[in-house]
Amino acid sequence: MLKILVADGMEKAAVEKLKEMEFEIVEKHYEPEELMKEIKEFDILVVRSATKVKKSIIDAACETGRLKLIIRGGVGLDNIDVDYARARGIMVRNTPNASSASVAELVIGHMINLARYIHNSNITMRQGQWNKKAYEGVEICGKTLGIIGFGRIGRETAKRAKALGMNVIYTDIAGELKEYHGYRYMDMDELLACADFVTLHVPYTGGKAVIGREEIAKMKDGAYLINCARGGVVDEEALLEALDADKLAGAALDVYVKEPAKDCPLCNHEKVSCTPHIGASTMEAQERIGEEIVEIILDYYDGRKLNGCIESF
Ligand SMILES: NC(=O)c1ccc[n+]([C@@H]2O[C@H](COP(=O)([O-])OP(=O)(O)OC[C@H]3O[C@@H](n4cnc5c(N)ncnc54)[C@H](O)[C@@H]3O)[C@@H](O)[C@H]2O)c1
Ligand SMILES: O=C(O)CC[C@@H](O)C(=O)O
Repeated sequence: MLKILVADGMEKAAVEKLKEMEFEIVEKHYEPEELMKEIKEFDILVVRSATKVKKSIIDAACETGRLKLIIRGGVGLDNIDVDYARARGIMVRNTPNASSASVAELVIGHMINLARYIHNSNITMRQGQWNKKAYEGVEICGKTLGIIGFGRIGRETAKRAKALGMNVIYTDIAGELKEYHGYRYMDMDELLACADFVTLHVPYTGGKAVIGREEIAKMKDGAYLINCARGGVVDEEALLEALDADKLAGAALDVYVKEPAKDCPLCNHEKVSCTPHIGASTMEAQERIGEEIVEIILDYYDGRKLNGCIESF
């Protein structure tokens, strides 16, 4: 019987379905040291973002050779050493399509929050204040949204922003996408100079942040920056400086270099609308992720070829 470790939680119906099929499921989060010991007994590992599947974990799994499949319930694979796993004969899969709409909706929510001081109003009204005059905002209709990374989530965000009357421009390392004529392609510098709101939808691949000091300097004075992609794609120190210096009017963050982000200066900044990495945390997205995970496991169980393919990277 296949033994599956669900390390960071999974939607209940999906767990039940697998149990009914008589897979042995262990739902437990292990800290790295413990995981190195426990992983040897499992055939499949299912994670979200909390468990880091680095070289040491993969090496430990290879001592028994039982682990054959790692599934990331979600998109970003930055918490898994994918190349190393594959080199050691372990397949890695993710669920790339399940959460695009949820993340895009969160981006729109953050954008309206920033434009209308909703995040500040929530805090100050609970403190008994009535800051009507201070909270004169801006409309997002007619403003320009610059999207960096025009993949699944970037395009879902574009559709929603367009429906709200925004002008949408985008940039992507893959260049101009031929099938997206409704939106204007620009190079990064042009986009930064034109956009009132800039949102990032790129993977984190290590190295230099996509938005650092230099890039912020190229942005419009009083623009807003939104990061619902990964902490490392924005230089947090540079962002804090830009907010303090009034270069940027505000920022929205769902992701952080260090998570969980507690007592971080950015989260405590009055110009920041923040959420605790909840881009994919909707009932619908989690249901779809659960369904995709079950399908991947059944494909594996049926012995169909997975060829280690990663659909987004
Ligand atoms: N907040 C959340 O909960 C949450 C949920 C899902 C995904 N994400 C993050 O969002 C990222 C994007 O997801 P997706 O499904 O849209 O991925 P995707 O692969 O469909 O799209 C990413 C796009 O970014 C482009 N790109 C890569 N590096 C770039 C760069 N430096 N500059 C410009 N373009 C670049 C790629 O060419 C691609 O078109 C994921 O990698 C993940 O880290 C976050
Ligand atoms: O696992 C999560 O909750 C976040 C997932 C998200 O960041 C992703 O990359 O899919």
